[in-house]
Amino acid sequence: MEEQQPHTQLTTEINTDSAVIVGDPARVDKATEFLKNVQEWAFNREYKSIIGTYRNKRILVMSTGIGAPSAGIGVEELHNVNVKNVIRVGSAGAMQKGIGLGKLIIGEGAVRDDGLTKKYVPEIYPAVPSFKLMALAHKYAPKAVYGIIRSHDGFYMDDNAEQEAFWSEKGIVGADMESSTLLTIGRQRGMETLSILNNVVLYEGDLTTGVNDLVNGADLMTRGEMASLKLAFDILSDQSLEEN
Ligand SMILES: O=P(O)(O)O[C@H]1O[C@H](CO)[C@@H](O)[C@H]1O
Ligand SMILES: O=c1cc[nH]c(=O)[nH]1
Repeated sequence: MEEQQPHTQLTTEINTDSAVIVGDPARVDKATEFLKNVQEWAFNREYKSIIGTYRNKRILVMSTGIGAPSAGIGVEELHNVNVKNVIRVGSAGAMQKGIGLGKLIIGEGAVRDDGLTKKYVPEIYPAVPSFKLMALAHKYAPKAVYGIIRSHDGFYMDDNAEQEAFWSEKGIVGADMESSTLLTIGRQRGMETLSILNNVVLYEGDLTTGVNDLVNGADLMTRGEMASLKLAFDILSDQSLEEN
């Protein structure tokens, strides 16, 4: 009998090559709005998982919690149960003026300002998404904001504002905490990866207000969250991915 993966409790019985990962376990429940034949799989620690079908494609949705270590464990355990295509659907803070709330930000690459991925490969190794998934993102969401994002490990360091100003000046479009982990570890494991982020904080806006508005279901944030989930399902169910 196959043992369950120790943190996610997944096994190869999930029987799918495609997954959406989110930070917040509550987002897993929101994803059910788009899926048929939803089966609850597991909920252990921060890893809540369900399986459903979208346009007849079987897709796993799983939360990873906040930050690189828990996301990294999630990605490794997805790899261990034969998942090949993984899209992160997360929330972000904008790093440029003019990116509105609920706008989708799609990472063309990620600054690896996390502590975990340097334990895998030196920091000069790039965190880049899959070309195939990126091409499909452009097909379904041509008006999203495309650019380099930055994944970081926290909000409350004394030099946080200076760090954000530095990276904004370098042209970074958005910030989250897990994308660099997915792109770096996923690439090391031969997976196809992409990160789609819903902007919940305007550049130089108030983090507390933005993240609380997401929690409380403010309209623009909720619309962005649902749009980002739908986009991930559209991409993962695209027929072109079956033809390879
Ligand atoms: O909404 P999620 O997917 O959790 O993403 C973002 O939100 C959390 C911080 O508020 C971090 O996990 C960050 O990456
Ligand atoms: O400003 C923000 C909001 C969500 N997630 C981040 O990483 N930054």
